[in-house]
Amino acid sequence: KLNKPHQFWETQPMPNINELESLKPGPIQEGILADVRKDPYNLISKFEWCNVDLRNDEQAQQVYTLLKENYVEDDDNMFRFDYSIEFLRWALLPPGQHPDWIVGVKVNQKLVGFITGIPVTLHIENQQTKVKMTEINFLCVHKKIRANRLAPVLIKEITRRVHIKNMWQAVYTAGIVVPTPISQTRYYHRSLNAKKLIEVGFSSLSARQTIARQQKLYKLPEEPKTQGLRPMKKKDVAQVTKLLNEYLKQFKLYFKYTEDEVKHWFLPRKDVISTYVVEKEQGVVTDFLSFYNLPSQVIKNPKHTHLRAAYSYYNVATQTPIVQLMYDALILAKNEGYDVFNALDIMENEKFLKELMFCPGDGQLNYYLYNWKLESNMLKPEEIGIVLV
Ligand SMILES: CN(C)Cc1n[nH]c2ccc(-c3ccc(F)cc3OCCn3ccnc3)cc12
Repeated sequence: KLNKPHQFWETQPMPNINELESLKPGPIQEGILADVRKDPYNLISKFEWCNVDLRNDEQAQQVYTLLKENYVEDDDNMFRFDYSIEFLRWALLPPGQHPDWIVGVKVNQKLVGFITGIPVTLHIENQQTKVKMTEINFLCVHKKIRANRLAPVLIKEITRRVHIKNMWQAVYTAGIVVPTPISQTRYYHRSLNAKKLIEVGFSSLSARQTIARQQKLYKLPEEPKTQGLRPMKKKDVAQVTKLLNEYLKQFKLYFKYTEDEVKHWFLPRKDVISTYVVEKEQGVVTDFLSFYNLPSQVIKNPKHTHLRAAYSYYNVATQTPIVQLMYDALILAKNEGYDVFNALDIMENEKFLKELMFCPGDGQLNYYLYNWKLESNMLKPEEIGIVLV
């Protein structure tokens, strides 16, 4: 019976506890193209597969509504992610994307299940090892049809669609722990709008604290400190690409970006991605910061429907101290109207979290590699150089 915990994951090529020592680094299972099923997995009757075209407004709206009502909530079920349509187009339509990797399940033309993949080349543990694979995201099953074992079928179907393109690995993250995380990172929050965070129940006041006291504690200057800080423009793409690729080499997991990919992932898009560069000397970009917009719906609150959250994306500080660069990120995010600034303890983030008064969140974000045994069983958060939205 498939309802023992992790029964599905025990059938997948993921290292289990007692194999951590015996498996040699690299692919766990050899991929054989000839063995890949040519037809989609069977679905229970009335359920149908579909490739979702996110460029089509109606189909994008269906994805938006499914996620808004049924996707990830915090541990206390007070907040639920509310990814916008423009955000989903940014996250899922990068250069080289495959239309059959945006997978939906419909019942009577209504979207009830979803899972996505985008192509990435992941550099693993050293400069030489780079693997073309898929980045999996947005696994979602409508609340009303859970326990139909639809999630394992969605996972198997997108795995088949990846295998058929002769790719055999995947990278993904999740708040839950299933076999077997390669890293367990933690998220931190920095208050920008103390009053709102208390009103929505995100923060709470202890006996001696008042709202006014909190507002004073987290108050920020009107303007950023770093001279030459400005929004990124097209003309910066070449320099940002070089800065980013050079910077990421220090980590054990990272992507290598082409200029086209930097254009896609970093050029500012209103209410989706904000990127600012530091150009002190004419024409020379020395640092950049970036954060993305992911609001959470406040599930039951008389006064507020949404929590506006900015999430730290990639930040490269070569001339400006990282603490100062991120202090400016807080100021910029506050001025863009965000209530809170979130960051994981990956990359160099530990260097600024405490000093800039971030508070630890109540959960963790686990990183996973499908069908790959690392040399080291687990990676420390500071060895992770990839951000998944
Ligand atoms: C990454 N991507 C795959 C989405 C995703 N899935 N599962 C998750 C679990 C935690 C985080 C997360 C990551 C960074 C962060 F600062 C706060 C987070 O969650 C707070 C709790 N929460 C959930 C909904 N509203 C608030 C993201 C995710």
